[in-house]
Amino acid sequence: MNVPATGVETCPGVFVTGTDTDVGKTLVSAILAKAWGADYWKPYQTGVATLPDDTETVAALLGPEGGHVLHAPACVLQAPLAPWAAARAEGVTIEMAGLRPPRTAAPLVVEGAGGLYVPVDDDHMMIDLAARLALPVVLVARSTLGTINHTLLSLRALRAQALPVMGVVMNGPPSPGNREALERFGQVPVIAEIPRLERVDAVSVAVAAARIPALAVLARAVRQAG
Ligand SMILES: Nc1ncnc2c1ncn2[C@@H]1O[C@H](COP(=O)(O)OP(=O)(O)OP(=O)(O)O)[C@@H](O)[C@H]1O
Ligand SMILES: C[C@H](N)[C@H](N)CCCCCC(=O)O
Ligand SMILES: [Mg+2]
Repeated sequence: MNVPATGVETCPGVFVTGTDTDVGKTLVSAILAKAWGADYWKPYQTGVATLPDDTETVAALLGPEGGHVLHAPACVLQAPLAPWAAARAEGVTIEMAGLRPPRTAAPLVVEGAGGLYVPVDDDHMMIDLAARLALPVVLVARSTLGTINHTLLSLRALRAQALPVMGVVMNGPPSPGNREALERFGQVPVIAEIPRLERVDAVSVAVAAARIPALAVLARAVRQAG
């Protein structure tokens, strides 16, 4: 583990965020973990009363091979809300200041909840978690109409805090025009495009992980990051 300027021990890996909730962060996290032989951690999991738990989903998408470790969330909340709101609904308090990443032998894929400005506790949002962990950020964006505005706003927020951005993953039907706009106006590489998958399962995740050449190129950078 390294101790970056934030004073929080961290480890090699990436922080996966998105332009929104439901944008494909969990699927992309599974693909990245598969491509990089990485572990997975979702520190703040909300919505378990009604929605699938992301850690269980990733476990199923990675399958039994590969030796990936799925680290338990620091905080699991029932309501399908931002962590700050879900915690309040349960009468519990979250304090991001006490959060410590798990010790890992492999690189770690950390998945946020919702997008960057989702409140976690009274004083912190998801973007503050990215800063605290000091991991390069992978931003998952929809490929379709509307993504330019959401993605450029998210990139601006990251850059305003001088957070390192590894790149954008576009999720959904390929859109060369949107890709060009994101790369040009966001000054960011699109590191992967994930098409609409007919089935989201361990086979399609393994195929996607093997088919994206940029992910193999980034594997070394991921092991050194953090
Ligand atoms: N490329 C795709 N092809 C088919 N289905 C997809 C694709 N991307 C995402 N989905 C489906 O869309 C839903 C939302 O995706 P996902 O759970 O990855 O979003 P998320 O950003 O992780 O949401 P949250 O903010 O709740 O963590 C899931 O049912 C997932 O299987
Ligand atoms: C429950 C859901 N699937 C996510 N994990 C939490 C999303 C919080 C989004 C809050 C918001 O941006 O309005
Ligand atoms: Mg998710």
